[in-house]
Amino acid sequence: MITLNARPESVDFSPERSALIVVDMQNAYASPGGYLDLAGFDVSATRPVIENINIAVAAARKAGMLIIWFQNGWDDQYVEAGGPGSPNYHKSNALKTMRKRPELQGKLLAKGGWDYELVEELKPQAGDIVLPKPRYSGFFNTPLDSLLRSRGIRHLVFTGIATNVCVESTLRDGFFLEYFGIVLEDATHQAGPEFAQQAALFNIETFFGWVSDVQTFCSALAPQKLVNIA
Ligand SMILES: NC(=O)N/C=C\C(=O)O
Repeated sequence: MITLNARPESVDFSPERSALIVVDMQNAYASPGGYLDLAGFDVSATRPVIENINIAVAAARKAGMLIIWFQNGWDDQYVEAGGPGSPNYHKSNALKTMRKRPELQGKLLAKGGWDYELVEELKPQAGDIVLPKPRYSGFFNTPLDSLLRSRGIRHLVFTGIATNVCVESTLRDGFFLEYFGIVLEDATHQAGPEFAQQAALFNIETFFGWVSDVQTFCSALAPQKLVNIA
């Protein structure tokens, strides 16, 4: 067992029974010219998040943790997005942006397109799991729960974008399914103003899970050996 310093208190977890979850690190959410940017959200601070995710993924992989990469989106005809009978049709800012700007139709969050792809700096490796998801929560209409249960996984370490939407939704659903959720705050970014990040972290730390950071996570996985200097 490893002890991770976190808020509001430290968490003990076994790397073999834990997964690092990378939520939706697609051009849509992290690149200029992607969906969030086109819909008017600020993506100018996402580069450090990408770097921190790469560091956390490398440390987790080395420690034997399962790595799961989510990709949010739908088929290029948006059948999976739901029609007017779905709240998603009315609330998705990607779908709303495309209705306002028909020249973007078929481009935002559509499987097979640049917007849907993971950012080029993040590369899943053999043994990782890449999971498409059609709604904000990674537990909804995906095999996530059975993939985790069949491996005896109990702790989920979250990174990705957006903290206040898909990260928080997935962590909350995981809480209801008895998973322990931990967010590495400097490997996440919000969709919306900075207070949305702070509110999501407050909710998680107070009600649903724990909050730590990448350096603390890496140090917990690979503690420095104390050397006696004569
Ligand atoms: N990945 C996310 O958190 N997505 C947030 C908003 C959206 O997909 O419209």
